[in-house]
Amino acid sequence: MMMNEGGLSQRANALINDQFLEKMDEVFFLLGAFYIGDYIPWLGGFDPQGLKKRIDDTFKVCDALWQTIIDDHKMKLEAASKAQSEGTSAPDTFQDIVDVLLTRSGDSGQHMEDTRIKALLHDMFFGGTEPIYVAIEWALSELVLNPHILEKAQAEIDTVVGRNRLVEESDLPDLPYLDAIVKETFRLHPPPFLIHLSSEDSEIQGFKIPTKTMLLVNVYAIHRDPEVYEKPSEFCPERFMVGSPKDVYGTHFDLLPFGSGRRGCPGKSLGLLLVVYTLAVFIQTCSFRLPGNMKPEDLDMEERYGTSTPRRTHLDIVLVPRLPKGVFPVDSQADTSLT
Ligand code: HEM
Repeated sequence: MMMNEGGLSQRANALINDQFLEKMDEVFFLLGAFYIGDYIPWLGGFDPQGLKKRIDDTFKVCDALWQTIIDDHKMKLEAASKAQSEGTSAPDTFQDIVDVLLTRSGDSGQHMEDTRIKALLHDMFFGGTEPIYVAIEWALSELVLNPHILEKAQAEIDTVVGRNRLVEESDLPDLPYLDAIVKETFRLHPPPFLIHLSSEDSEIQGFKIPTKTMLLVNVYAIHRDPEVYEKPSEFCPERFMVGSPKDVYGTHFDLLPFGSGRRGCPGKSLGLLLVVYTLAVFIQTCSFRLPGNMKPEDLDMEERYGTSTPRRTHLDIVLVPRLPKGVFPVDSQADTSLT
């Protein structure tokens, strides 16, 4: 079995390149698509929009990829165990998450079934990729439109980190303005809805909610409520620098990019760290500008509707390196276009 550097076999790579990448956008579209059966249940059975077929087709592609990854890991584990018992190789101490899920047994003493591992891979992959790049792309868009905010963030990083080394994870707690930029990005461009099912009959502010009612929490509207946020459509990180610091984990139900409480995002710490750190590196190492003669008002800031709100069109900006040669591991000091 031939593996590439990322540990994927040729079979898995072929699946990704030939089918999976194409289906990724489809997954996010389908997760947030308007489905008529939610409103007129008897129509759902006829699938008039053809959504069920699209879900089935997409599911087959994802399922085939997850199964291939699991099978590859099983083959690798078997080969390693055989080589060890024959004394032809030392034990391989590196284990990725699939190795761990395949080899560890739970409290019941049983190994996890493939179906459950596939469900976990699916959740982690789709939950843990799109919202991160969406947040970073929106933050860069807001910064390119607001150069005074970018300059202030660069001044903060220059003061705390300097220009002779790259920003590190341990610097992040000392960068409150960067933290405010990320909060403001999540406020204006959050996953628009939290979708939950009521587990028992309840009543909220006079509204009776029967068991198993699907509830949509309109995060988008909460984040733009003028009673909570002054001038809510303006990108203004300063609003998070005054008064008591707002928490990004929805503790007070006014900033909810990761939901809140028990059913909130389980990957929130990792997700937040990846967004803040990636942005810190961009801000420290580059200035950004719009390509050619493009004016700020020409930049498309429309959103695409779904379970998250990505940009309608990908961002196209020019990155201008700003650190001395050799600090950032890229040789060229020429402007670089990022799309
Ligand atoms: C910027 C990054 C991220 C954002 C904005 C985000 C946002 C969210 C939101 C809003 C929810 C729904 C919460 C609710 O309904 O109350 C959610 C659920 C979830 N997220 Fe994240 N997420 C991010 C990163 C991640 C990462 C890195 C992972 C995994 C590695 C992850 C895995 C999941 C999973 C598995 C769920 C479903 C949880 C459940 O149904 O109980 N997310 N996320």
